[in-house]
Amino acid sequence: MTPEQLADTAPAVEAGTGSPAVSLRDATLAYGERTLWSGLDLDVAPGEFVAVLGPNGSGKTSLLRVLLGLQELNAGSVHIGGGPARRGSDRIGYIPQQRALDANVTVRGRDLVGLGLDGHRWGLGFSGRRERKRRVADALRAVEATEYAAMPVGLLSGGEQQRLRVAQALVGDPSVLLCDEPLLSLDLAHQRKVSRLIAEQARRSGAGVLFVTHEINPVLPLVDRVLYLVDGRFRIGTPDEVMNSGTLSELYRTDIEVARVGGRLVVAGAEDDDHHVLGAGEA
Ligand SMILES: Nc1ncnc2c1ncn2[C@@H]1O[C@H](COP(=O)(O)OP(=O)(O)OP(=O)(O)O)[C@@H](O)[C@H]1O
Repeated sequence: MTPEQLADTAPAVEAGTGSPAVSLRDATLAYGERTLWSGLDLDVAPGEFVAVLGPNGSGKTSLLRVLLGLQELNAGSVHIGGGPARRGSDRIGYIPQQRALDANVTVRGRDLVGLGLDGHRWGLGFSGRRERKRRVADALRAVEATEYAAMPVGLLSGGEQQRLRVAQALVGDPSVLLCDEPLLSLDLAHQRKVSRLIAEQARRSGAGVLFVTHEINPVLPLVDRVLYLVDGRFRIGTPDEVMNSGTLSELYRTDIEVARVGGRLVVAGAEDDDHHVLGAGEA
């Protein structure tokens, strides 16, 4: 690891207490000449909630793509749910970065959520079908989407579609949850609800959570650790260890002020006005 990398490499799982939900060792990802990050060591313990922060283009989505088996590392290793990262694993729940579904998409919300269930596990018999139906209904209820579950998803609002994506990711009871800006286009009440549902999945089922976000405040009370990526450098630690003026100034290589105002974090100085960690009045 180079001195530039400021990672705390202490494993999140104590020896003998089970394997991490996610494990990266000395991981490097580069596109051509551009290295997004290198020497990344990260263990996410079962039940742990890790927020992934960083400016545009710092490689947050690319990290999730590596964990989904969609992108190869240039060096190092990745394990997820105890095995190598591979496409289509049914142990991973994934909430992709939001793109509005086309108005012509006619699949119903209920069926979209059902796609999150592994057909083989429940079988095709009557009891399997009943169990599937029950699980989908529970997931729809959890995100308050029952009311519009029979509508073609293309006709739903951005926030309504997003709640269905959350239900789809949670319905299969995953052991790892990869969330890419899951709170985008949700109103404040649903931001809270969805954040809590994701944290509950971590606590109840022992799912390891990686939660990419530009705004830490809605999830600050739920977060165990933060991975902060800036321009190839990174820092991993508790919110207090990472979200302070000294650490962020070091990461951004410029003066950053971090203040706590009424339980919220206010960050000033990075990326001018459009800094991704927003001010006190936002979110
Ligand atoms: N397949 C690819 N080939 C080449 N460059 C890529 C590829 N995928 C992503 N990149 C580049 O890598 C950088 C990191 O992209 P990534 O989407 O991981 O960033 P991010 O941190 O999620 O950004 P944002 O906050 O804007 O969503 C970007 O500059 C992007 O253009």
